[in-house]
Amino acid sequence: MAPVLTLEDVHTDIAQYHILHGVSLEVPEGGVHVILGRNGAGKTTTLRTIVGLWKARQGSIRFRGQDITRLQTPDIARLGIAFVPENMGIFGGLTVEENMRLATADGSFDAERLKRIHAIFPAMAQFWTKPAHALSGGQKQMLAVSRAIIEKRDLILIDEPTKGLAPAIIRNMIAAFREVAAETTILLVEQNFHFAKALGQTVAVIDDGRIVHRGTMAELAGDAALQSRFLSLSVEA
Ligand SMILES: Nc1ncnc2c1ncn2[C@@H]1O[C@H](COP(=O)(O)OP(=O)(O)OP(=O)(O)O)[C@@H](O)[C@H]1O
Repeated sequence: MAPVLTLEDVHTDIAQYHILHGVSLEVPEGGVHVILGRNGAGKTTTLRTIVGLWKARQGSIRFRGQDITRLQTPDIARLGIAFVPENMGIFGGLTVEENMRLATADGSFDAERLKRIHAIFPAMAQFWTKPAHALSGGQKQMLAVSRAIIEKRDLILIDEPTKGLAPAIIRNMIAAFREVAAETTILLVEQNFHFAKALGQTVAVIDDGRIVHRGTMAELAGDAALQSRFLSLSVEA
């Protein structure tokens, strides 16, 4: 099957700094695909370049065969790509419902879809009328993902959802992310190898703005030598 997203030799500059040095990546359709790498390796820059928040200076990004390299971020979003940034982009002073409503195309909910989201993330129903700042760190992350899937998406980019969360919360998130991945494709940036391993079908390891390893997660998970070679680059291996 053709990949849903393809990056070919992508170079990105931030101000005068050359950050991505020719990133090539294929994201297969369906399931969870992971980018691992240490702090500052270029994970966030890769996601931001995909959604047009940074512009690739060189190389190409194709989504379902369409060249999106030079499109503006809102046009990329309209094609069906959602981005959950590390800071989650939620409004603490607004209720969960209001946060969700702002994420819809026209302010209205599809009842079936909302029911499904409440089933995947029960805390969203429980806190529906409460301000988002009342949510725990893990629940805020759930809200951020719920917002991303309030409209049906083809691809969701999620930046380090486990950052700062307790292991018990992270374990709960695994099942919820599997449910989300059953209907869409997730490109996940992580430093937590246990979480990545539980969810990922494929993995790319990035270091210093370059992809240094690509393969299946099963291969990396089952190969101690590969892990010590590549995951020493990642802080929570
Ligand atoms: N706004 C910016 N201005 C200057 N340099 C930046 C900026 N944003 C990122 N960088 C640099 O780009 C490099 C890659 O950063 P990036 O955020 O993509 O890394 P990351 O792998 O996501 O790491 P982290 O886990 O810390 O988020 C780092 O060296 C970082 O210092």
